[in-house]
Amino acid sequence: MKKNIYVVGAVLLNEDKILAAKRAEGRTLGGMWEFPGGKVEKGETPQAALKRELAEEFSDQITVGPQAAKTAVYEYKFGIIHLTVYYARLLTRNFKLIAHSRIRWVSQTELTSLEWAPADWPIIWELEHTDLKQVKFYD
Ligand SMILES: Nc1nc2c([nH]c(=O)n2[C@H]2C[C@H](O)[C@@H](COP(=O)(O)OP(=O)(O)OP(=O)(O)O)O2)c(=O)[nH]1
Repeated sequence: MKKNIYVVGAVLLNEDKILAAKRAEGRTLGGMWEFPGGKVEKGETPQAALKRELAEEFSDQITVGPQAAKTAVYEYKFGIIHLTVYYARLLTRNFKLIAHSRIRWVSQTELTSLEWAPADWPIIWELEHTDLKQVKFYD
């Protein structure tokens, strides 16, 4: 049986743009675009996991908002990924990349032109049709 892997990703917003991050070559799914984030650790809330991952990956602090799309489930050779993404805003902008080769702010219409990790596609299609102006942050 393949293992279930629970992953959180940040849909970072800057006005009407979304941040895409390119996984560094040599990593699992190297060269593909994703939402920054990673695996949820035991005993951690998704929000805490997201804040920890952004601090580790970018050296940045974020505010986490509501879930941005339905959880996507995708079976890779190495396991079954359950990917849940949350809207988030950057409180700092250090972008000290360690796990990514580059980042890009993309408009909703540009989203589908990137080569996203396979698990991300249902989320991308949902985000493409979401009114980002309606997204509310409560803290
Ligand atoms: N952060 C993130 N991970 C994603 C996305 N889409 C997707 O398939 N993944 C996969 C890639 C990884 O297998 C896993 C996230 O784990 P991780 O980012 O902590 O990866 P990692 O480098 O620790 O993984 P590994 O190389 O040790 O296997 O989820 C996404 O949009 N964001």
